[in-house]
Parts: sequence; C-alpha cells; structure tokens
Amino acid sequence: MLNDDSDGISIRERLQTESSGGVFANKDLVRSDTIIDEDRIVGRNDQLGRVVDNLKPVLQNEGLPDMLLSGPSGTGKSLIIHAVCKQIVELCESQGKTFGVLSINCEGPKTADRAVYRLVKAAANDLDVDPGVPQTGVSTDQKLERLYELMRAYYDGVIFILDEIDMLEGPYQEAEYNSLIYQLSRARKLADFGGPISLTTITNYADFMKNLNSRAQSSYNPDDIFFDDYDATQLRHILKYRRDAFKSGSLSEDVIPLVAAFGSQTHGDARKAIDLLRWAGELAERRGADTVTEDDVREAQEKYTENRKLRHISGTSTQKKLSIYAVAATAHYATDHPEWIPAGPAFKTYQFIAETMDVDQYSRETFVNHVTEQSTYGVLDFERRGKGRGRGVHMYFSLSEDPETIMETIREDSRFADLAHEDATITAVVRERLKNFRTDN
Ligand SMILES: Nc1ncnc2c1ncn2[C@@H]1O[C@H](COP(=O)(O)OP(=O)(O)OP(=O)(O)O)[C@@H](O)[C@H]1O
Repeated sequence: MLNDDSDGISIRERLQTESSGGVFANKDLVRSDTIIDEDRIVGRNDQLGRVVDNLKPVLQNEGLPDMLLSGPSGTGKSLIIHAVCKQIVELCESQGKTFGVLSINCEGPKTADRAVYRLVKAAANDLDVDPGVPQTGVSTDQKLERLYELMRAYYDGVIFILDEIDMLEGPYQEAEYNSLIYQLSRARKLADFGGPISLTTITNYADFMKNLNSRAQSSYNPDDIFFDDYDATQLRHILKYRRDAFKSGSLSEDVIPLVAAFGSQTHGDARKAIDLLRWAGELAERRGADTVTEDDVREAQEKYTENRKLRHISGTSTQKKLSIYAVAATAHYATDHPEWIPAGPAFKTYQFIAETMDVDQYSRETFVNHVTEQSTYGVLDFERRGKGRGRGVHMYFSLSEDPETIMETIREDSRFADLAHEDATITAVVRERLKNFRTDN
C-alpha cells in the first residue's frame, strides 16, 4: 500500500532506480569498516616497522613478543596490526605453516570467560571446525583448554588480538581484563604449544598498563607502540589515496583539504574523516548533483558530528555514562555553570550518584580515565591547570555539548531515568563540593 507522498512508485521500484547524479565509483573505499589494501596505507612507517619486526620471527619459528598498541581512536592501530598479520598468514602458508590470528573486540563479551569463549569461536571459524565447548555450563579453564587444543592441532604460531581491551571491565570491582591478560599471557607456559605466541592488546589509553593489577602486570610485558593523532596533512594524504571511491571529476578541489581540516580539529581521527567524506558524497547524491562541493562537506560536518557525540554517549557502558553524567551534572547544577569543571568535585558527584543508583563505584583514576576518553569522541576537553598561586595543579574538564542535553541523553537509558527526580539532592551535593574545593588550600 503506497501512501499519498509516494508518487505511485513502489519500494521495489525505488530500490531498483539508479539514483540520479551519482558521485561514487566505489563507495566501499570511504566506509571506515572496509579493510583496505596495503598500498592504501599512508604513513605510520615507525609503527608499521615495529609491528613487522616483532612478528617477523614467526617466519623462522622463533618466539614473538607481546604488544600493546595504544593511541586515540581512528589512528590506524587495527589497520596496521591486521595488515601485517595478513601478510604473515600468507607467508606462513607459502612455507606450509598455519598462523592463527585470533582477534576479538572486548567491548561485547563483558567477562573474561566470555572473551575466552569468543577466542575459541574465532579459532573454530577460522579453521572451519566445531567450537567443541558450549558457551555456558563449563568453566573458563575448560574453554581455555579447548582453545589450546585447537592451537596444538592446527596452528604453528598464534597471535591473540584483544581490541578495546579496556572495555572488558565486567561486573566486579576488579576489571576483567586483568584475568584475561593474566591467563593468556601464561599460554606460552600452559598451552603445551610448540609454536610462538603473541598477546597483543589495543586500547585508546596511553597509560593502560597502569590500570593492570600486579599479577597481570608481572606476566604481561608488551612492547608498547603508540599511535598519535593525525594532523591535517596526514589526513589529506589518507583521503587522497581513496579518491577513486569517487567518479573522476566528481570531487571539487577543495573537498579533501576541507574534510582533512575538519578531521584534524577533532583529534585527527581518520575514521571520522573518511566518514565525513562519504557523508558529503551522500548529501551531494541526495540533491541529485554529480559533484561533491565544499558546501556538502560543511553541511555533513554540521549534520552528523554534533549528534554523533550524543550517539556515542548513548552507546557507551553504564560506568562511562555515569562518569560523563557526573561531569555534566557538576557543570549544570553549579551556581555559576563553570566552563571548566574540576575533577575532584566531579568525582564526588560521581560517587554520590553511584550510591543513589546502587551501582559499583570505581576509583578516581578509573573515573578520570572514563571521562578523558571522551575527548577522543569530541565530547569534552581536559587539561591540568593551576587553581591559583601555590594551590596546586588540578585536572579540569570542559564539555563541548550543553550539559543538560548530555544529561537528558543519558537519562534516555532506563537505568538513569530516575535521576531526573534527584535534582534537588544532586544540586546540594554539587554546590557543597564545589564550595569546599574552591575554599580548600
Ligand atoms: N595510515 C592510514 N592510512 C590509511 N587509512 C587509515 C590510516 N589510519 C587509519 N586509517 C583508516 O581509518 C579507519 C580507522 O582506523 P583503525 O580502525 O585502524 O583505527 P584504530 O586506531 O584501531 O581506532 P579505534 O581505537 O577507534 O579502534 C579505518 O578505516 C582505516 O582504514
């Protein structure tokens, strides 16, 4: 049944009609989840060189080091490790050996047990065999044993890649990444596996190692490889290598430099820059044009980046939402709505709200990590600054969105909805804590 606005065209006809205009030749090249060919990787020579040097020994059947790839979002960490692993797999194959790349994203599994299960599944999929253990009803040790069994039976060398390792927090006081790292870093000793093994973790936090407990720290000594932000020139190069995503002549000259300039303003994230270029192309197509213009880029930037920040907040974990909420509430309920919110009082607000909601309270360090991580998504800025003569240096946050809008976005999550009725109590707590902070020496 067609509605009055449909011009009598069915859904099928719409789907089958070529859109007029059409600026894309190969749109996949400007999708940030597309795995690109090696010849489109631009720069990152240092990081690439180190990952290559670290993984090369597998070709001689020699031991591999563990690695930690850290740096802000969209700076090529996953790209580099997977590009190198792909070559290693192929080179091993040509030597008649099988190299296993067992990669999982730690945002999903929540516990070390489930993460181990996902590794078993990753191996089983790769090998096209049965996982051989159920997800529930058996211990983590039994799952690990199955993982090692698959390794012994099929692989000559293995790399475990744990992406977004910091997200594996779990429901307990002590974050679950500790036990996963501890267990996997001991695989060399416990798996009875003849080949080399590398445990490679990926995180946005430069100082992630400091969060690990002493057990995990003592068994995991990775080569720490840092990926810094891209500047506008680097982003321009990255985008130029994807120019053929568009039909020849369909990109105005200024488009790539402008996308790169916007991208470098928001923490040099290549993923965002690639998305922005695609959105600009989509807007051009929507208006039936055959050329993407500077105006399309500006419109795309306006339309998508603002609500992307809020969308990001909606999709983050409960603890991170709680941390962001505490910062926004401290700004919103303060009498003077300060632009820069001191971390100390914001942490007190966090503790109070956590208590009100009856959820776990994390340490101040974890709280600060959760908040500062948001800067990579453009939600806020942070810096250390003095409180005044001789009164110490403190961490401050500055939100880039209206605090009330942030709070409303978080309250759309039913677990936070009741906070709307806590206006008066949170206001009292915030004002008291800010007053103490400002008068304390
Ligand atoms: N040096 C580069 N050359 C070409 N493309 C790049 C480069 N760096 C990043 N990209 C592209 O940017 C996007 C994001 O990169 P990647 O997934 O590797 O980032 P990341 O650092 O792992 O981010 P996150 O921490 O958010 O997972 C991908 O589409 C990738 O192809």
